[in-house]
Amino acid sequence: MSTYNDSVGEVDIVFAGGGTAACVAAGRLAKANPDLKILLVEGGKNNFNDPTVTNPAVYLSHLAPDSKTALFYKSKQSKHLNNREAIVPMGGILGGGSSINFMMYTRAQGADFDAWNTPGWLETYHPTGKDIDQSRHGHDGPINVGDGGYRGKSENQFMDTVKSMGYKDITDLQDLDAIGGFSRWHRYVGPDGKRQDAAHRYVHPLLQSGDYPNLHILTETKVIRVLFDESSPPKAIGIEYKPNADHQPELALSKPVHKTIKASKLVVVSAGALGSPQILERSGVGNPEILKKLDIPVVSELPGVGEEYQDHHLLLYPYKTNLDEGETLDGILSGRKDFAKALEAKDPMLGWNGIDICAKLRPTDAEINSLGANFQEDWDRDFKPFPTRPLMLCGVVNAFLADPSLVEPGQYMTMGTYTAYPYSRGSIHITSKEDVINGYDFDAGFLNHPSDIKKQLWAYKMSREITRRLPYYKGELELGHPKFKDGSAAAISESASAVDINAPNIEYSKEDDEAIMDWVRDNLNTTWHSLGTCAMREREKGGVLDGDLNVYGTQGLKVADLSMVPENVGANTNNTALVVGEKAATIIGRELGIEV
Ligand SMILES: Cc1cc2nc3c(=O)[nH]c(=O)nc-3n(C[C@H](O)[C@H](O)[C@H](O)COP(=O)(O)OP(=O)(O)OC[C@H]3O[C@@H](n4cnc5c(N)ncnc54)[C@H](O)[C@@H]3O)c2cc1C
Repeated sequence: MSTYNDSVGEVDIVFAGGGTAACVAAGRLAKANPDLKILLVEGGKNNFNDPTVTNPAVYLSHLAPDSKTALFYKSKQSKHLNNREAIVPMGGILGGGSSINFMMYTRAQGADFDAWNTPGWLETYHPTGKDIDQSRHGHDGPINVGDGGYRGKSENQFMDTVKSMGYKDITDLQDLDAIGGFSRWHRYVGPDGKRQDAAHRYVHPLLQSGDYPNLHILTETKVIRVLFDESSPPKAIGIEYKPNADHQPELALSKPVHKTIKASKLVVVSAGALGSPQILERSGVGNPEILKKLDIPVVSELPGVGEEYQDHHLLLYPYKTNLDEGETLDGILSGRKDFAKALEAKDPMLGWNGIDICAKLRPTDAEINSLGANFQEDWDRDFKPFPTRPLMLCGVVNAFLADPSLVEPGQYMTMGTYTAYPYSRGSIHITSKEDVINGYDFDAGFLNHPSDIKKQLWAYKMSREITRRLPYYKGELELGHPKFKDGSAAAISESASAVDINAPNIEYSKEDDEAIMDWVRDNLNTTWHSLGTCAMREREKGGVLDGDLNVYGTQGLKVADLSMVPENVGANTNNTALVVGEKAATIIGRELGIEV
């Protein structure tokens, strides 16, 4: 039994949202105790054996404008983005972000978990050792991290170049401490070249085996709210839900039916950092001012719900290369290489995401100084005392990452630079108590702190210096770079070849810096790393959750996803979501007397 229907009746635990963290926690708990009846309710479709999910090379298809596997959260216009409205996509399918993401394996720094400052969330993450130390990584969990059997050869040339420039060649950048250099990037791809999403690794094996009739999924269904009883404090007793109109329009058109499911032990809200605060608010948990406007009775007064939204801020700079066709993903992304035929031929390239190099970087003292007194003050307070905190992360993608019709057929690369710990903050709040698709007001907050744009200024110059030294560099794509004034020494070279390793760096005038920052405002976007909107923190400091992920002022209600993150992590976030799922399973297991 897997798909929930009315005959299943009451369950023990219901997860509202079936993304990365939820699949981990639900799978772990269902396996640990087959008597525990668990239901995952997911807004999107089932991802089981979907070739666009399982084959890494076509990950970008999920971000197409008509995609039904991503949720596109629209932020309001912002002067910090030259009046643009940022769009923040998140997973909208079973497995959540882990089903559609770029599969890059990056761990938070050990110091990031220290900064959470919550007993029980620190000690697990402090292994010791040096170089590739086995004790720094788990080896027997369900998620494989590897190469999937395909890497581009250009990574060797890239690493040789950065080493010649003085950067560290770091064998294991994900050892919780490493920083200050580049590394060969591993991914959530198994030895068979298949994606390691949380649903395929934690949930489907149980459902397919037939041995776990206690685990149920209900997909294409939106959780509207959590239901409470009259206890004091109010106890969560289940959820109210309806068909997702984006997936089940015929039902929705014939007046959507609201239904309820009872949960006797626990409700876990796990709809992601932009979904969970909305469910809480529709349930009466949040800022009373917001709830009263919508006639929602207040269950627990928690003004922190939906606040402190954070992401990492990403810029993507495209370059021309003289790499051959097997060295970039452009063939597949442009359709020149037919996906169906490649699938039939079991082309090993389908197990590749085109991203072989990553970095965690800090500027030199002189570079920090050049970014101005205010930036220096922020650096001295928040980075200088924490030597393992990167200022920026960097990913090198062997492909042109936007609409392929914008460029000549060819082989491209893209330098991605993203902020590790942005100062900017945003928020998301509901504007309707029933509209589960568009009933929200979202401010991503991108660049609303002045130091965040300075980080991008440094990152552009740094990444450009590296790229123009790569042996396979063939010039810059003007459409993806700042618009420098005619005659500027920093002008874009559409057609060029690599400069000498020791060539002088490009000199930028004040006007050039302005052109870069204007470009950043015009183009900066999400890194798809939303978090922080229901933070695990003291209640009087705006916290929503205690250290066991309980929602303050309620009983039987937890949040388990990246909404809980109290301080950002200097890493791509899927790994932290897996950690949150594992930790949630341990906490719930302990409370129910189950060994997980
Ligand atoms: C395009 C993209 C690329 C990324 N690339 C990487 C990468 O390469 N490496 C990396 O480490 N991280 C990456 N990430 C980030 C990572 O995948 C996420 O941080 C992670 O998935 C977050 O996990 P979560 O459990 O907090 O929420 P999610 O995985 O987002 O899960 C939330 C789930 O809740 C569902 N939901 C929402 N509202 C409701 C509702 N009302 N009712 C029912 N269900 C609901 C959603 O459909 C979704 O499935 C990427 C993310 C995206 C979107």
